[in-house]
Amino acid sequence: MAKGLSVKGLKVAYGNIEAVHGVSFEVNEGEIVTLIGANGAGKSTILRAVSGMIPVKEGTVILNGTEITSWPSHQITGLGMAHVPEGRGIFTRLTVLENLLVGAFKRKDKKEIDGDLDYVLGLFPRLNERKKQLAGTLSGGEQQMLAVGRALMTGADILLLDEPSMGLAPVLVESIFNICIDIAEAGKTILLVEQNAAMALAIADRGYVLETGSIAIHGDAEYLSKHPDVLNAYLGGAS
Ligand SMILES: Nc1ncnc2c1ncn2[C@@H]1O[C@H](COP(=O)(O)OP(=O)(O)OP(=O)(O)O)[C@@H](O)[C@H]1O
Repeated sequence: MAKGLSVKGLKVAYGNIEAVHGVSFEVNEGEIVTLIGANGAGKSTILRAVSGMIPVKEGTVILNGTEITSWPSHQITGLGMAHVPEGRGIFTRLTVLENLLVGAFKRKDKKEIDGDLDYVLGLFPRLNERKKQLAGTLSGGEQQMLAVGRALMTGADILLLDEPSMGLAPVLVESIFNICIDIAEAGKTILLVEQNAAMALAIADRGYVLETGSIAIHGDAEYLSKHPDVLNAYLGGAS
């Protein structure tokens, strides 16, 4: 059974308006793959449809060899994929620790949960220092770390990250991307949606460029970062 995520001919519509027009891509085990594109290109829509938050109009989604097209989100979580949506979606009135444990609520093996909790708190020392703090009082960057930490606590081996750098100061953007590298080195697979194309391509193995609901260019991150259209449209024309 091939591990990873395989999406074929994905179409997604909001009412009568189709936002994603037959998109295909693969995320192989252990890879960081990035989906880049301008505002409104359909990046978040793809993640939402893949993770069962919104219906798929056409196409297939295969996770670790199982077809999960249009499965509800809660069933997909059990198969090892977690989505960290834009806007983070943390529980503001729960503490940091409680938020992390909510991520693990479906799991039964206490030893494994404790092991992952140690791993997450080691990955994010800021969260470790603030375990008892209410999540709503964390800074934006800390909330983003908490959202990623909670996804890891589900035990997922594939993470869908929607603009983890959004709204963060440059120093925190760098640290969140470094954490993505650490997570991938620990054997996880990451599908990273980003507007910050330069940073995303710097850490990704491969990427797909989305333009108004279709994939315009794809390839190795190095190829994309030198592609003239990518340079002009997403990397400020710099070489
Ligand atoms: N709930 C919704 N109802 C109707 N249309 C929507 C909805 N969500 C998104 N859209 C539309 O679908 C298209 C794709 O939006 P999407 O949020 O997926 O883009 P994106 O690439 O993630 O953009 P951004 O980088 O700005 O987050 C846009 O035209 C958007 O207006």
